[in-house]
Amino acid sequence: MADVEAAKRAAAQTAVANHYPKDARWVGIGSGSTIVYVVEAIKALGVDTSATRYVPTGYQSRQLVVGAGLTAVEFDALPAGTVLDVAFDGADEVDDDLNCIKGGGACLFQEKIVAMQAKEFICVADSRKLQSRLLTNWKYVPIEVAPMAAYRVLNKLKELGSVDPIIRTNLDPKEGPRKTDQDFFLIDAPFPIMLTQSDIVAGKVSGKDGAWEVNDLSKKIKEIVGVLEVGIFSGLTGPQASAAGGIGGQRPVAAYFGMPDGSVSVRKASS
Ligand SMILES: O=C(CO)[C@H](O)[C@H](O)COP(=O)(O)O
Repeated sequence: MADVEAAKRAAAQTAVANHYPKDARWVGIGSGSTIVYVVEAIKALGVDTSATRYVPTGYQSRQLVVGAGLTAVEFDALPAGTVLDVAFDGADEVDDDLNCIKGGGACLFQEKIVAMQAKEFICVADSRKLQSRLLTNWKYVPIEVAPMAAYRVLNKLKELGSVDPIIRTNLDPKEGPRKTDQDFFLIDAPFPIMLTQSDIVAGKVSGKDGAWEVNDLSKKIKEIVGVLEVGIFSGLTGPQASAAGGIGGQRPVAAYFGMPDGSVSVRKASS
């Protein structure tokens, strides 16, 4: 465990060194255990942060920012038209194309909206998260749903090919469903096969027999009435989205992984 923590810290330090603008004005801060090392690395830079505002992605994230002596500003308090310089966040799994699964820690909606408001979304993780395809080591897609629609969404997910999706409970199931920062529920939906774009090029059919291409699956789940957001971060990267006239994308431009040997492996989005 100590090695994993050291790996997360090394990845965070490299990511911050490479992507944190010294004159940053707006910075998105994700959720989870790895982001703690990102904030630590920002503080260690020793730059003047008095004019910088940090946009948290939930309760834990806000506590982290404030606890570090940084100034938090809520997403819905950002001045109109604000584009974040950069957003950092962890992930549960990252594939060859930098598509991510997120939401293992019950945060995904605010994480996605903050990532998509940033010029650059940077992912920081340890080597366990580094896979060629999603749903290799991490077994399910977290989905945030309106409580009253949870059973309807469960059934629709089964129709899409999810095997035994469940409503996530608290550690003690007697305490009932796990609530998100929006007071919504989470459904954890396993899917047997997550195809890559190269699988599609090779002729595999997305949407058949429980086999889904990442983007297709994300869109199909999002179409289910009752779903607030899906824990698949895919599609455009920030620079692609802004070139297309938007703000930012939900797929990171780069992902940093702390490796067991102490090195840091970087994957960058090719397109
Ligand atoms: O999406 C998230 C929270 O829902 C986290 O970014 C993800 O679960 C990674 O967490 P950690 O850094 O603790 O491994």
